[in-house]
Amino acid sequence: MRILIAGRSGQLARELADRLPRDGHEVTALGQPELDLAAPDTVRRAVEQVAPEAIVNAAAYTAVDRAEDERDAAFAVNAAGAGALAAEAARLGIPLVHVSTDYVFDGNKDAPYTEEDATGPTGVYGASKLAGEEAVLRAHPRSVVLRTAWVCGVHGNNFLKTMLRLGAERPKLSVVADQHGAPTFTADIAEAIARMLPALAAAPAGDPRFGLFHLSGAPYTTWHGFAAEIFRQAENRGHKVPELAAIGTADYPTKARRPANSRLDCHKIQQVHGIRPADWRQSLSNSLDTLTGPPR
Ligand SMILES: NC(=O)C1=CN([C@@H]2O[C@H](COP(=O)(O)OP(=O)(O)OC[C@H]3O[C@@H](n4cnc5c(N)ncnc54)[C@H](OP(=O)(O)O)[C@@H]3O)[C@@H](O)[C@H]2O)C=CC1
Ligand SMILES: Cc1cn([C@H]2C[C@H](O)[C@@H](COP(=O)(O)OP(=O)(O)O[C@H]3O[C@@H](C)C(=O)[C@@H](O)[C@H]3O)O2)c(=O)[nH]c1=O
Ligand SMILES: [Mg+2]
Repeated sequence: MRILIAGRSGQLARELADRLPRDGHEVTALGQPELDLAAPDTVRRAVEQVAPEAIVNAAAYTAVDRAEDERDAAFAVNAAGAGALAAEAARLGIPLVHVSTDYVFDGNKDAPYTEEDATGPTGVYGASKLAGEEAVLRAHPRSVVLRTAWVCGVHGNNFLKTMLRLGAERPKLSVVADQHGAPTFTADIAEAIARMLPALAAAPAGDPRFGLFHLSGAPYTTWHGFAAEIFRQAENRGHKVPELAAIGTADYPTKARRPANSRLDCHKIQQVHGIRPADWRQSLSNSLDTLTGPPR
């Protein structure tokens, strides 16, 4: 298939551009200025030029704290931009996979979130992504909205790379231990999307394979638990690692409030698409092999 990826430099966009051609797809990844989600005319022109058979939206405004001060910019990209892309996919009659986030939830539930659960974003980023989900599903019935969480990989910026950098600079790090969720590696998201796309291309509107799906890694942990595993594996690879302290959210003040519970229930995607959550500890190991070399 000819596939258009919205987003070029981002961590998931780059992973998709690596992964999808391996299934024989012809892939075009476009970002600003050729495809600027905040400028709908560029979206239409880019889609017309590429004439794709499927679209994956891996572009977003992802600066969670900055979004608190840049509400309009976040909504232009994450809500209106996502909706504009979905409208183009609808016009061409091609499937769209749109990526969303755990931050659409308030985090007050004491169990993993299912696709049926009420949303309630606590910050502007989450609110803009929720508006994007709604815009996409309204504009185009042949869409998948794939909610994921705590995305990491070898490309771009993410928590894994921040930990490796800060861990090399400082003797001690403090990381929150009261926000629960699961890291999701871009390789595993790209694998899931690669698996879905051919089925989506063949499925009519109304097919259960379209709609809202949750996909994260497994098992659930906390940011502190994730950091501890990062440093355990980094130490096995001969790296100097910092002392790691567990702190509470109150001890790590940020402009935007993060959900205490980011755990996504991933049963639906397993039932409908046959996609299982990947063990993020293995995916972390694979990423570290690339970033820092194999274990000694
Ligand atoms: N990062 C995370 O932890 C999580 C991310 N997600 C979602 O996953 C998806 C992929 O995120 P991720 O790869 O981490 O994001 P990144 O922050 O790594 O990359 C974002 C991408 O979006 C592009 N972008 C930003 N603004 C525009 C615009 N106006 N027009 C076109 N492209 C634009 C950026 O391009 P440029 O570099 O040119 O600005 C970049 O390529 C997003 O939908 C995000 O909301 C979901 C859960 C967790
Ligand atoms: C760097 C650092 C972060 N933290 C905390 C802050 C935060 O609660 C958590 C993770 O830090 P981050 O800066 O990666 O957080 P954040 O940018 O909010 O990550 C989010 O990004 C968006 C795009 C999403 O969609 C979410 O799924 C999620 O991945 O760890 C520490 O406790 N200590 C530290 O030294
Ligand atoms: Mg961040």
